[in-house]
Amino acid sequence: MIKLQQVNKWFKSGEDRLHVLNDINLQIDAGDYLSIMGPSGSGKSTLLNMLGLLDVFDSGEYWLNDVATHQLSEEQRADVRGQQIGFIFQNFQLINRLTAAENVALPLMLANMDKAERQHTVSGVLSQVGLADRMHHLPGQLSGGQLQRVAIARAIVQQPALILADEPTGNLDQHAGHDIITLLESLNQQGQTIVMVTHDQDMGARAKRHIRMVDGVLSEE
Ligand SMILES: Nc1ncnc2c1ncn2[C@@H]1O[C@H](COP(=O)(O)OP(=O)(O)OP(=O)(O)O)[C@@H](O)[C@H]1O
Repeated sequence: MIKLQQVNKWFKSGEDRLHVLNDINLQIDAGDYLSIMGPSGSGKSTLLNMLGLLDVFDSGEYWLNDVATHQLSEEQRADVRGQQIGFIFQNFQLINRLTAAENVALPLMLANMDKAERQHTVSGVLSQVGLADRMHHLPGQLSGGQLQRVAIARAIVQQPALILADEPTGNLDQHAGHDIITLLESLNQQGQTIVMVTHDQDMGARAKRHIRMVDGVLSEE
């Protein structure tokens, strides 16, 4: 499903160049569940942003479902991103003046789904994440764990091939964090492919594959 071949990326840091992704080779199959762990500044978020086609690299190849994404234009990358990738962030990134249902509906509106189908889809996915009774609440009326469930519902509403999660439990207490990981596990059991960056050893250990990044170099445990 995903193949990274000899991917390199450098950032400019004053006069120096920082080798932030160093000859990365990685294959991810459909249905995999990977955690990426490693010290601060080792390149984990850069790798995730690259997998999410939010950022580009300087050399190498990135194949996503047989598409050579390294050969795509910015606009084509945005299309692939919208169709195939769902993102979950530490700080949820919901729109505060929209209800839970409206937040989840946004990607479907952008994809021009008609209203009746949209409402049906949104209520189905919010039920799936355990929020059937919170659909019309605003983010300010929800707990951290509930906010992350809304964000997960938004990420999966278009049934993306790949979910990328950057510290999805970073802003949650331990109980809410465990609930979110349990939800991600159940999505994975239903076939969803997930790549998650985390600092939390316990959460990371629950993934099926364990990737470690140190100074831009990837290894698998
Ligand atoms: N846009 C940028 N320009 C220059 N340097 C950058 C840029 N983005 C990140 N870096 C540097 O690249 C390195 C890797 O950053 P990255 O955010 O990928 O690390 P990380 O492993 O996710 O860290 P953390 O665990 O603290 O989030 C860091 O040294 C960072 O300072």
